[in-house]
Amino acid sequence: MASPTDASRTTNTPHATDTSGATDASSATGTNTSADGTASAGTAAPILRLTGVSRAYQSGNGRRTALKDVNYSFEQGRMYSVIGPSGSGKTTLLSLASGLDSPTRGTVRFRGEDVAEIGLGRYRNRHVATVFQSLNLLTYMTAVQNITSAMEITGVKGRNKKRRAVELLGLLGVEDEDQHRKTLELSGGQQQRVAIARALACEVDILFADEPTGSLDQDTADGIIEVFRKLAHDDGKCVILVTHSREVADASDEIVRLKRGKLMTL
Ligand SMILES: Nc1ncnc2c1ncn2[C@@H]1O[C@H](COP(=O)(O)OP(=O)(O)OP(=O)(O)O)[C@@H](O)[C@H]1O
Repeated sequence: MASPTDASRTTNTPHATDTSGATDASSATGTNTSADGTASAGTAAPILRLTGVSRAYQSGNGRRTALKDVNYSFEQGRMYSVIGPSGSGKTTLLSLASGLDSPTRGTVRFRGEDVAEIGLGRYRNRHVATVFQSLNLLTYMTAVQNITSAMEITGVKGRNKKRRAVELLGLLGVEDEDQHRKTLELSGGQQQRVAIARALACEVDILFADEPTGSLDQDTADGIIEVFRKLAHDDGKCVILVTHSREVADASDEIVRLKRGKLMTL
């Protein structure tokens, strides 16, 4: 089992041998470089590709580079963990990949199309779901309402949205009575589970989560990681998590390691 500290891209499971496990210095060409440095052609077209992605912020009189020239390809059917020390750029990478922010340089492509061309709002609404540290729940609505309204916004088909919301909340261990309480009244851990259920309900192609197990007890955290793994392996989604948890990293198919804004290579 790979350790979170091994390399920028570390393949973790037998799945990793199915496709190109790789440090993606050459992702612009569609070729991945494996953790041992050998290049190999990927068997699947990436659903998401970052090419030369940098993000700098104005800081006082100068500029601080949070992410520097990152190249990486993410595929469907796989679960990724983005790891690295505090301040290494993990949340920045997630924000750029999920269309919450734009890179200062470089491109983010979804199925080959620049998300700037798709439009960040459209990309976010149609193709990705996010569970970030600020959960962005509508606190005056119940847990169920938060989920059904998100399903409406993302255009999920089917009439029984409420039943699906209840099913997902149950799966994530939110008790019946809590499902119908305003999320303002729920604990931090319960709110986190509602946010995850909302993301799952939206039936998008890519799911991003920043520290999804952060405020959960071990059993609930294990259950949620299992849900994410199934989403990737059974439903073919691309799941990208930021985590400080070794367990979460070990449960993923690939580990993306950042240090001071750069992708780490061997
Ligand atoms: N809006 C901003 N303005 C200025 N600097 C920022 C901004 N957002 C992030 N940074 C800086 O960019 C760097 C990377 O931040 P980021 O939040 O991506 O790190 P992280 O790896 O997610 O950290 P943590 O594990 O502590 O959440 C940090 O030095 C941070 O101070």
